[in-house]
Amino acid sequence: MTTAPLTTEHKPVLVVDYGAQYAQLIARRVREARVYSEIVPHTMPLDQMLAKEPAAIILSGGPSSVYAENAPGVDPKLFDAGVPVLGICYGFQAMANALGGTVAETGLREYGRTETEFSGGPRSVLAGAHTPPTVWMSHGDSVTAAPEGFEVLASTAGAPVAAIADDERKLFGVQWHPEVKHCEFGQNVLENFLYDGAGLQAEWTAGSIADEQIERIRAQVGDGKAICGLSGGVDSAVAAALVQRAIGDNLTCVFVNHGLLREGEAEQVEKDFVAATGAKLYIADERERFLSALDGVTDPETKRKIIGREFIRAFEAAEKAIVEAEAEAGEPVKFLVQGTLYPDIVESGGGEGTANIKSHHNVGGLPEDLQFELVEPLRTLFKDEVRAVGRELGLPEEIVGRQPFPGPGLGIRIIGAVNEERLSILRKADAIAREELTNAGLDDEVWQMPVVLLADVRSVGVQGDGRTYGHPIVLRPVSSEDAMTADWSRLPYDLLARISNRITNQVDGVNRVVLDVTSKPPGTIEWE
Ligand SMILES: Nc1ncnc2c1ncn2[C@@H]1O[C@H](COP(=O)(O)OP(=O)(O)OP(=O)(O)O)[C@@H](O)[C@H]1O
Ligand SMILES: O=c1[nH]c(=O)c2[nH+]cn([C@@H]3O[C@H](COP(=O)(O)O)[C@@H](O)[C@H]3O)c2[nH]1
Ligand SMILES: NC(=O)CC[C@H](N)C(=O)O
Ligand SMILES: [Mg+2]
Repeated sequence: MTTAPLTTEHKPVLVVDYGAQYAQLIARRVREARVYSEIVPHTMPLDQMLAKEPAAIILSGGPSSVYAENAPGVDPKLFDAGVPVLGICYGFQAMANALGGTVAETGLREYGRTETEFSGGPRSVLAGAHTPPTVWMSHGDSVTAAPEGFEVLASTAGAPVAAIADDERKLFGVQWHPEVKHCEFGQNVLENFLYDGAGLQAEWTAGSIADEQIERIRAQVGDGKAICGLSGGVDSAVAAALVQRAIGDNLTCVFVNHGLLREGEAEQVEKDFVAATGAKLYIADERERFLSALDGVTDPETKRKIIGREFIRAFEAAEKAIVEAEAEAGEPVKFLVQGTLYPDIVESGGGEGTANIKSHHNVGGLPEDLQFELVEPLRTLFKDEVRAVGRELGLPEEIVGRQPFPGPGLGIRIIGAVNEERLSILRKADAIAREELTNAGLDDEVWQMPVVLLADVRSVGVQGDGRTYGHPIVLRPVSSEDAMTADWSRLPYDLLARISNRITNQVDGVNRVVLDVTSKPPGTIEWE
């Protein structure tokens, strides 16, 4: 079920991942050009790629060297398939190599900002560049001779063949990384490729996504009944709003209080979402179910799997109650709507060829014996796209602008076993941190700020002239575009001081507050 195809009418631009740090970014930049894109692993056979009817293909960068043993290659038949191709960095080298050009380790490495020179004038994928762009490089190998039929568009001190084009066959390559934000003219190179090279239109807009998904939901659900896991977060609110548009009253939203919520969360769902949409809401008090299932469990993946399973058990119980409560004790509910996003799938290893970083409760954490058919209208989208769809549907800013909060909640922010006492400590610390962040007016600048309790760590403190032996609280404020990569937020020191002060004064059991200054990668946003 987690390998169900991504669902959209748009023919994808496939980003073939050669192990790049930036494959995700390339896909995002293509979508910023309002063209639909998907990432596929380089191990996918060519006929499978072509079966996806790609509108164009972008070969990503990667750590390998084309002349190394077992270097990932590219099937030369790709270049005869009539699909426009853009090679980037390693992808460019692999393409040049496959088509009879030469690639060598020249000893001239280039990392970071690099000046280019035009070798003919600003044309093809460089059309519109007034001056040769200062680009962003990261390579040790270079294409030393372009394959036959290609024109060299640009060169740099370390890369004699830095950009090539065969406009006739619609094959293009750049040694640099146009997807990186500080690469001058980068987005233009991608758009030149997409619009002029591949002849695509900028059609992937929030409005078109919403219309298309509403149609799809109607086709999938018909006049059947659905329940939607509603968390108060952005994704499920947008998913629910789409489904409500599609099937109206046949949708009931189910909010599960699993006991791992933050202060005030349950109340907020009723207040904001129901007020904005008028949707039917069923509140399931399942605190006992989750806390007893989690009793004594410390391993993060085990916690996630348990929470994923109990969510489904809670939805099943809710479904029974909802059906029984109906006047004519109607038919059972067949569909379960979830606000699953593309990054949830990629990170859970459900994307094709990607590693399992952590099992998101709604993807890798689902039990085998799931009785519902899933409806996941946001499976192909990144968070900022979901927000745009939400705005398109007229959801209020309090919902679409909200910071994400993971479904497993405080359960994965207590490092160690989860119990009532620890939850109560964390809830208090979290409420203080959130309140101070809001008062400082920084909610919009910070993507989210997990507050983590190191429940199995204790340190010595001195409070009220006495010795304490308490737990540390970790603040993890991050900035991000899509949660796939993140940087730690440089919060003002006086704000950090206020949070630290209040937490250590007001939360019993905590005598130390620390700041997590790790980007993602290498750290993930949540600690478990
Ligand atoms: N407490 C809950 N009750 C019911 N469903 C939930 C709950 N928490 C999470 N879910 C379901 O799991 C999905 C994934 O959770 P996730 O936290 O990624 O999304 P979200 O809460 O909708 O949005 P956000 O990322 O902004 O928090 C939700 O879209 C929702 O369908
Ligand atoms: O609904 C969710 N279920 C989960 O199991 C889950 N795990 C992480 N997250 C959220 O996903 C984003 C990326 O988090 P990580 O860097 O920790 O993987 C961050 O926004 C996290 O809060 C989850 N959301
Ligand atoms: N970033 C990349 O794609 C690097 C490609 C190749 N490994 C090189 O060093 O040239
Ligand atoms: Mg959430």
